[in-house]
Parts: sequence; C-alpha cells; structure tokens
Amino acid sequence: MEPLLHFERISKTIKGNPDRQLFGRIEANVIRSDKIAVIGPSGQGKSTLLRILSLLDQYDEGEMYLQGRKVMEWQPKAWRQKVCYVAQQPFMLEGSVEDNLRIVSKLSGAEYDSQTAEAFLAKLGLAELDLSKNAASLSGGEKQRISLIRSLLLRPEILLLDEITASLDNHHKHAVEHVLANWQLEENRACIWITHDMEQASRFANQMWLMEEGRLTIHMDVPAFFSNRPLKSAPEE
Ligand SMILES: Nc1ncnc2c1ncn2[C@@H]1O[C@H](COP(=O)(O)OP(=O)(O)OP(=O)(O)O)[C@@H](O)[C@H]1O
Repeated sequence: MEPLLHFERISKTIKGNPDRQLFGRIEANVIRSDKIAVIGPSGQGKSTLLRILSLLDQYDEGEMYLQGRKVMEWQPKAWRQKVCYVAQQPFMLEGSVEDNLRIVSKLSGAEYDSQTAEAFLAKLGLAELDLSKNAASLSGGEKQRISLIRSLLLRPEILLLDEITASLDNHHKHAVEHVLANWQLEENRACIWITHDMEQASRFANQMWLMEEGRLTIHMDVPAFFSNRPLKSAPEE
C-alpha cells in the first residue's frame, strides 16, 4: 500500500542555539488508519517535527511525500488542508466561536457543515456553549476543543495533534479520544498525536514513535512497547 505520507532523511538544526541539531536523517511512513503516539522527553523536537510535516516549519535536508507526490509539487495551502496541525496553544481568530468554526469552510470554499459541527460540539461537552460568544473569552480547555473541531471540519487526511488534551479533565480527555477514534474509523484517516500521557498513548495508539537524542525510533507493537515500561510517566521522566 502506498503510504499517505512518507518522509526520509529529514534533519533539523536550530540556528544560533548554537546550531543545535534537533534530529538527523529521520524517516517514517504513515498509512491510512494509522494511530501514532509521539512520545519522548521535553525539548527533543516532537512539536518541531509535526510543524515540519504540516509545512509550518522548515527542515534542513530530506524529502517528504504526500500521496506519492513530493512536497515541491504541492501548493502549501493544499498540503496543509490535508495534513492539519492542531497546536498545543490553541489559536483563536478574532470574532465569535461560530466565526472560528466557519472559517474553515470559508478558506476551503466548502459549505459550512453545521450538523457535523453541532455533533462534534455535543460529543465534546460543548453543546451548551453560546456560539455567539467572543472566542477569546473561552477557557483554555474550551479553546482546545474548538480548535480540534475546526480542524476536523477541514476533513484532513492526517491530523497532527500536539498535546491537545493538556488542559482537559479526565472526562473530556476521554471524550476527545473517543471522538478521534470514531472519526478515524468512519473516515479512514490517520492521526499523529504528541502526548506525555502514557495511559492515553496506550489506549489510543497502534504504533509508537519515540523521539530522543536526535533519533526517531518506531515501535509497531504497542503492547510489547509498554510491557516493560511504566504507564504513569514518559520515558526518562
Ligand atoms: N523557532 C525556534 N527557534 C529557536 N528554538 C526553537 C524553535 N523551535 C523549537 N526550538 C527549540 O527546539 C527544541 C525542541 O522544541 P520542541 O517544542 O519541538 O520540542 P518537544 O519535544 O515538542 O518538547 P515538549 O515535549 O516540551 O513540548 C527546544 O529546545 C526549543 O526551544
């Protein structure tokens, strides 16, 4: 099966730090229905990798392919619609909550799917939220969920999730996991999810990417990966 996303020999140096290489010549494949948890100690470049994969950051060398086409053959906007990054610090556009949800259809030219938006809001515990409210006034956890729904409405091929449940209580954290698992099953899409929550990773993932010391190690067998590791904290923590 042709991978949805493939990257090879990707290296990234942080200039002036002092020219610290975050990672070198890393590679991986992502196929439909992949549920990948990205773990590793802080500062190893997990967010940077996801930002590179969604063309929000640059890399020094290497090549990336989406649906068999090299990155240079894509318009960045078209690539980002298919490989969509949901940031750890949710970014709200000026305006109401509804403006934030509708923006995706404005940008993509598709009709706003209010039914799907309402279904996601209900499933994520936001059914009572006043959509005319100024988005800037939402709590951190509300912003995280609105930001996720906004990305889901874009119907990307691959969702890149950067610690998106960090501000949520356990109940809402599980709701997000449930929504994403169903979404993947129904739409046959892929998720790459950075998390420091090992229990979450073990519930969600069908493969683990461990980033440390400039390397990306891929573990395809999740039960084996966790068989000799504690679930309570990230490795090295
Ligand atoms: N644009 C940038 N300019 C300078 N330094 C940067 C930049 N982007 C990332 N870094 C540095 O690169 C390193 C890796 O950051 P990154 O956020 O990718 O790590 P991470 O593994 O996701 O960490 P965490 O788990 O704490 O979120 C950090 O030391 C960070 O300060």
